[in-house]
Amino acid sequence: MDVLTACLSTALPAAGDGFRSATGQYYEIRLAVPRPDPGPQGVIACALSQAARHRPVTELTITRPDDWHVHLRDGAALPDTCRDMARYFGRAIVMPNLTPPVTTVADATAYRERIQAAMAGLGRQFEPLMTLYLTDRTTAEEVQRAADSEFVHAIKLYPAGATTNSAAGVADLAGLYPTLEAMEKHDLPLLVHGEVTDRGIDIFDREAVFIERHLAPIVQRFPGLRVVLEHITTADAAAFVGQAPANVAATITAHHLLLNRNDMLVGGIRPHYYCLPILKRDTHQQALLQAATSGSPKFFLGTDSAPHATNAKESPCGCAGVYTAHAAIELYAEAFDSQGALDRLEGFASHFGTDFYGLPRNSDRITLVKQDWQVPASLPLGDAPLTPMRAAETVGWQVRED
Ligand SMILES: NC(=O)N[C@@H](CC(=O)O)C(=O)O
Ligand SMILES: [Zn+2]
Ligand SMILES: [Zn+2]
Repeated sequence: MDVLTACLSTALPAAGDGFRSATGQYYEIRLAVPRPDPGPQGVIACALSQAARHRPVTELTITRPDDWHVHLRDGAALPDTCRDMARYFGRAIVMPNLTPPVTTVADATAYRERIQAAMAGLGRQFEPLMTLYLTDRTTAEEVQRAADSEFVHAIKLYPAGATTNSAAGVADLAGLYPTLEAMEKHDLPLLVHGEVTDRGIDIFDREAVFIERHLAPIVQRFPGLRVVLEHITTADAAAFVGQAPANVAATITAHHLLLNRNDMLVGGIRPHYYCLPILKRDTHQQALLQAATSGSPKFFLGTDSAPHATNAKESPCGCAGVYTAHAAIELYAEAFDSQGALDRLEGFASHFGTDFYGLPRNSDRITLVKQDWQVPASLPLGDAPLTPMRAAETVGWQVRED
């Protein structure tokens, strides 16, 4: 019934078009008859003949995706994180919050070489896109060196104390305005962990307050600066980025699309869902789903896959971070499927981030099939076990291995 209603309420569809039904399913249109002449009779005949042929999407081929926010860590963890990352991602923006952090182009060069060494045996093409960690001492000269380098693509702002390994982050943002000015001049994007750290601000409000106090003034003062608000978690962030000029964008994680704070806290506390910015209430989750599936090029894929050993998460003071790299595009496919918006996944995962960073889109493709598979209860992270998202549970989409 809703198929017919959808057909009749739109202009005559063509083969290859798609639409969402009232129940949220996405239907691809396959015309088996020539497009009839317009007119009420023709529209009804067309709708009826197509209604018999509409079927839910169970297979999806998209341009190879890239991840615009990931933590690969270092040392013994690298072969494991790199293996998961290289399975189907073409490139990834690699976060610099190591201990000690990656603050100079020289640090980024050495880190990139360690990543490439870990990738060497995998037989996959994967390009790490490096970032620097902004500190109160980052100079305009270092910004220039980063802009001149072929592989540093952005500088990351962590307010001091906001998240994992952010102790060396920025304490005085206004003091850094000359550095931001240099970034604007050299067209080097600023990536932002957008949370205030004041003890008096509730953890659930920290993103919204950061936007008001810090992000809005930066965007206003540096109109030419490209800014990515990373891993957004609130309707406030989606609205801010949505109405901002084209140089302001946001990444959205799969876990923030699939979960809200009830998933983390009702019926027992689930430390593996604890991440920063923390999961918010369901209305915010809905706003993120809406932004991600809106087709707006301002919102793109950034997994924020952030591994911590299982014992560091299952602890009296557990670390923040969710590991999703083992199943990232599949989890995003689930989220988009839940909205009947699989037709919007390719833009979000494979086009918009690439375009924002001014890089060429990948030229090859991957195919996802709607098929349950079981995630292992545990994965290795160097010498320690890691508990991945959906551990010992199923994921409903799978990348078809060639
Ligand atoms: N997201 C997280 O909860 N943790 C990240 C840091 C970050 O991206 O803020 C990590 O490095 O573990
Ligand atoms: Zn962060
Ligand atoms: Zn992160």
